[in-house]
This record gives sequence, C-alpha cells and structure tokens, in this order.
Amino acid sequence: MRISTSIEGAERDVSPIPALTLSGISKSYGVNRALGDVSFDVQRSSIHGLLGGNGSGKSTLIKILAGVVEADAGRMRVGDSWHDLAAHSPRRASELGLRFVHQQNSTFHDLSVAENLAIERGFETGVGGRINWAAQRRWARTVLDRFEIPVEPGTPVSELGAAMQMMVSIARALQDTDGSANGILILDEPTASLPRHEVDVLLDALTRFAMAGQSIVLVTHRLPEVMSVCDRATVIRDGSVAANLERPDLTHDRLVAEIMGRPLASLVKVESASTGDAGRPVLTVKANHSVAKDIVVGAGEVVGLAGLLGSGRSSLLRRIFGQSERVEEVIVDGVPVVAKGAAAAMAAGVAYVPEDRPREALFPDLSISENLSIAEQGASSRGIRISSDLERRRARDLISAFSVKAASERLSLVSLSGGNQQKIILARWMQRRPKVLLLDEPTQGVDVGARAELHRIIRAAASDGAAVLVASSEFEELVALCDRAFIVHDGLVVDEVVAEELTEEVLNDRVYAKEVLS
Ligand SMILES: Nc1ncnc2c1ncn2[C@@H]1O[C@H](COP(=O)(O)OP(=O)(O)OP(=O)(O)O)[C@@H](O)[C@H]1O
Repeated sequence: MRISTSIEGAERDVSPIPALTLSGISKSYGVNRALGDVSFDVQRSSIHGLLGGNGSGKSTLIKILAGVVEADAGRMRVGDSWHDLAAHSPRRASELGLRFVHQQNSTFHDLSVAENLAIERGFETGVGGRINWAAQRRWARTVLDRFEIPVEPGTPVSELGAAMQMMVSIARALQDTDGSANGILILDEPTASLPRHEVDVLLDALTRFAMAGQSIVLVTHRLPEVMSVCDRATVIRDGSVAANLERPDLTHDRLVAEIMGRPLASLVKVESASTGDAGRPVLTVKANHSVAKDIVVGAGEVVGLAGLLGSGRSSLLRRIFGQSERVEEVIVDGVPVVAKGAAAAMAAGVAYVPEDRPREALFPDLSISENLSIAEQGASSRGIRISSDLERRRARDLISAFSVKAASERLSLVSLSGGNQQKIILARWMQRRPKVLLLDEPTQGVDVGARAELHRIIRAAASDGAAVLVASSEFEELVALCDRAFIVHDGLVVDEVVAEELTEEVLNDRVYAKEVLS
C-alpha cells in the first residue's frame, strides 16, 4: 500500500505485516477498570496515533508495554514471537526493541549532544578505560546523520531549539536499534509543549523516520497532528478500543466523535459577557524597562502571552505572582502589590496556575477533596480544616462541574490521569473567584472535550469580572480563547497583537519576527 505523507510528494511502502500486535490487554486498579480487552495492530514503517480522552487508559497501556505496570491479562506480538504482558519487564521491553520517549524531554542541557547520546549507551573507551572522545563524536555523527538531525555532536543541548532537543532524545532512544524491522518507537505527547513551528519540524522528522522503516506509536491530544502525519489511529474510550481508524477516516469530526463518544461543536470563541464595569483595568504591570511594554488587562478580558519556548512567558507570570523577584510594578484593582512573595499577590486577589503543575501546584498524596480545599483555605493554612462533609460536597460539585473522571473525591490525587489532575488544579484556583487569573499552559495534556470546557470556564471567570492573563505555546488556543495577545521575548512584553489582528498567522509572524531580530 502506498500512503502519502506530510513531506510533499513523498510516498512510502507500508508493509501489511504488523510490527506490533496487542491482544486482550486488561488492567484494573481495585474496582476501577483502566483497560479492558485492548487489541490492535501497529503496521511496520508507519505512524500510528494513540488517542483518547483524559483517563481513557493511554498512559496505563504505555506503562504496560514499557514493563513498569503489570497487566492483569494480555499478550503482545513483536515480530514473530508472542509475549505475556502479565510477566513483562522494562528489560524485556528494551530487548524486544521497544523504545519510549516522554513528553518532558529528558536531555541533559549542560552536556553536549554526543555526551547525551553516550549517557544512554555508555561512553566509547580506549586504552586504560579512558573515554575516547574522538570515537564518541564519530558515533554521534553517525547517529545524527542517520536521523538527519542537523546539529553538531559537540553542541551543548541548551543551545538547541525545543524540537531539536526532542529529536536528540529520540535519536538517543533509537541509536542502538537498526532503525527498521523490529524497532518500535513510542512517543508520549512529544509535542505537548512545543510551539507550532517546532511541532512541524518534529513531525517532519517523525515522517522521515517512518519512511526509513521505523514503526512509531504517537500519543497526542492534538488532532491536527494526527490528521497530518498518522497512517492509522486507535482511539481508546473508557479503557476499551472505540475505533481503529484508517487514514481516510482521520478527520477532525470523526476523531472527536470517537474520543468523546459524541460530536462536539468545534472550538467557538466565547465572547465575554459584560460585567457592568467591563474594561476597567484590574491588572497593571508596569515594565520599568525601556524596550518593554506595560501590561494592562481589564475586567472581563482574557489576554494571551505568546512566545517561543524559552521566551520567558512563564518567568513573567511567576514574577507577576511574586514567586520570583519582581522587576515590574504590579497593581491590582488600583492598589500596588508592594510586599514580596506569593502570599501578598494572593491576598490582593491574584491566582496563578503554573505550567509544572505536578511539581509546583499539587499535593499528590492528599485526596482530591483535600487538594481542592487547600486553595479555599489558602495554601499556608493547611492545618485548619473545614468540615470534611462540606469539603467533600464541594469537591463533588467541582468534580462534576469540571467533568473530572474520578470514582470518588476521597481518592488520592495521584490515582487520577494527568489531564484530570490538571482539571483539579484549575478548579482549585477558580473557586476562589480571583480578581486576576494567571494561567500557564492551562490546557496542556487536556483532551479535546475538556479543553472546550476549560475555555468556557476561563471565559466565565472573565465574565464574572476577572482579568485573565494566559500563556500558551499553542497559537490556536490563544486565538480561540483570547481577546488580544502580547508577544513575549526574553521575559519582556515586546509587542501587542490587537483583537482585529488576532490570527495564528499573525502570532506566528510576530513571534518569529522578534526571534529573528534578536
Ligand atoms: N496508580 C493508579 N492507581 C489507581 N488508578 C489509576 C492509577 N493510574 C491510573 N489510574 C486510573 O486508570 C484510568 C486510566 O488512566 P490513564 O492515566 O491511563 O489515562 P490517560 O488516557 O493516559 O489520561 P490523560 O490523557 O489524562 O493522561 C483512570 O481512571 C485513572 O484514574
């Protein structure tokens, strides 16, 4: 069969013999069934999308294949041989040629590309066991050439763009495979934090790898990626295979319908309702810098922060919140926030949802309801308990309002899927009805249905009079959600895209214009 790919004019053979066959995989956590009888094939030399709503079971399936979670039942065929997944291990997964690359690319930034490759494989040594740096660089050169990665072995990883760093992670995972036959690369949301241009670079590379014989499983919530590069896709819903789709079926509406189990009107921009004092400045951030613009966000406004990875969007939000030292002057509702630290910002009515939620924002061992009530009480007063009945009732309301997939509010937060943890943290801050809402990548890792819900909830907070400042690496999200956007470079606001101009193309042009000029 010949299948066109995203690289113009290119076509590749897709052999009908599967590289990987999964059969009858089941897994329950107590009474909660995470996977039930999951079976599908992954064809050789192809990109196979693995899709599903938050909590549908994708991560559980990947962890089973990686040998870090034991299946209750199920088998996997790699090449000609079958393997019992109830008796699998990370070592066995590696011996079978399964390679995994996760969303948080795990390259060591201070080390060179060659050193990063060596860390996985072991350093080339010469006489007396000394590291043979020349051989090390030669090996790195061979690997980089094989994967057509245009970087030098000696370049520090910190100097590479986000997509290149991810490609080095992939090359590192695949360097000892033969690049074809039994090699299976499983990528868990590799593009989640990449801006559009970087996503394109990475997807083109994946397409090339597949054309060279690599079989790839791509887990993603981003449907345009699936439509652009996947040859097939499997949709998991509530732990079971909802659909195995061929390329002609990979349309937005069909994918949404299979993921959600119902059609979803595509993201429609929800305009802010007037609050009576709409537009009254609620957040003012005076830059105190000759090339930077001030930020003013009015009541009822949702304003975006656009920039490349590393442009300083997150550090700007952290400074506004007072989590790192402010160089700007922050004024909330006409009152300067003078005191240092996050507590002063919270007291002034500022809420902040950071990007690195698992590390910065959640208490994984506490229950869902405890996590929700922490914001209610203020993070500093964890000792003071409100009635646990009330706490739990509120938690149940929020679980329902945010469509969190959780069997009970008493479960620990770690037992939720990544996307559902995300909804909990947003719910936690929203219930405070903040005057200013600072959101860093609010829908990263969130499924297509939940994303639309979260957008509506964010707009509703604005309609209630909040001023919302939202950083997102997805220009599509900024256009769907925001009234206007600021362009951030080196942690400073350097440009503004007004409402009439707010399109993905304009954001892309203006963000890259700043990058080129710098
Ligand atoms: N360690 C665990 N203990 C209990 N339940 C768990 C555990 N890990 C996952 N689950 C449950 O298994 C189900 C599937 O979760 P999984 O993390 O596989 O979903 P997912 O499809 O990867 O979701 P997301 O897109 O949000 O990352 C969920 O109901 C989740 O709550």
